[in-house]
Amino acid sequence: MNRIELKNVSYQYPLTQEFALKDIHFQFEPGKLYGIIGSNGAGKTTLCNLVRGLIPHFYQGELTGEVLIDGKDVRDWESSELSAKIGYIFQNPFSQISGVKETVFEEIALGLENLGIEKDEMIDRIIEVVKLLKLEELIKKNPNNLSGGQRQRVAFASIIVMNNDLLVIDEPTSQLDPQSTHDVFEIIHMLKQQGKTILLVEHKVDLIAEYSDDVLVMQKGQIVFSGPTGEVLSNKDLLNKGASIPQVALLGHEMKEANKPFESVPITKSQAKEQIMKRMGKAYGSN
Ligand SMILES: Nc1ncnc2c1ncn2[C@@H]1O[C@H](COP(=O)(O)OP(=O)(O)OP(=O)(O)O)[C@@H](O)[C@H]1O
Repeated sequence: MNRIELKNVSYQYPLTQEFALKDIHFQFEPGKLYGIIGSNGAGKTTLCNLVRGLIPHFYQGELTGEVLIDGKDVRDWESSELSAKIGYIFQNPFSQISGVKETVFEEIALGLENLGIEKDEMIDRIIEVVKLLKLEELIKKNPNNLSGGQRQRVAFASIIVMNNDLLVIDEPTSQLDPQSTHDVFEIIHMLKQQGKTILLVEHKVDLIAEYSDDVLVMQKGQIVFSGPTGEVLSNKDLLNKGASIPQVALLGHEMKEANKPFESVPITKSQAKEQIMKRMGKAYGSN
């Protein structure tokens, strides 16, 4: 099911005065991709830690309110159950790799081995994921010798092979070049097509505009905006909340101020292109 409900949730890390999360009320629906944005220190990773159960199972501190995962309070789940249920991809592909396996194949097998999956099934699942992520050329390589982009693809493979329905992905491209970033987003898109529920923290707002269903904007531990991606990312007020909006949305607002508005403020290049083509079509008398 993978429904996550946060009711009046506040949290303070141990020995801190400030709330890392404050009065959070939100419901994550199954099968959707949620983009989570906001300035540094806004509470995005803390929200991920909460949904993954690291708060309160690993981090102590003061947690109030209710965190319900599939209707059951996070405090009542065993942390091992949660880590088997929820896949997590780190910001840093270098810390995601175990460092103890000598080939990419063994690295991808690690989680399945820990679950005691039978060898034949394990091999079938690994082959499937290797094909899916086009990792054939890397399979015999040592994971410690891969580039950042290759490591991040292997990290995704290690998670995808576990077949979790809920994935928490925290800034997966912050250390990657543009091509590797594109590859990672194609993988995320594919996971969304498979019906996974995905929470994705990402500073690159153009990519969030392209791929997310809904967006949450965080500031000082609170969710200050949330809703469908088009609605949230076309809102200029985000700029006053330490978040950014896509360049093309800024252009949309500038056009409005110049009395040459788009039909609606675009948030992606393709939306802007469509509207410009339509307008040019009218200007030149075609459809
Ligand atoms: N382990 C910790 N112990 C104490 N305070 C922490 C801890 N981790 C985070 N914080 C504090 O909690 C607040 C929220 O931090 P968090 O890492 O969730 O923000 P973020 O939005 O993910 O930031 P960034 O974009 O920089 O990753 C910050 O004030 C931060 O200093």
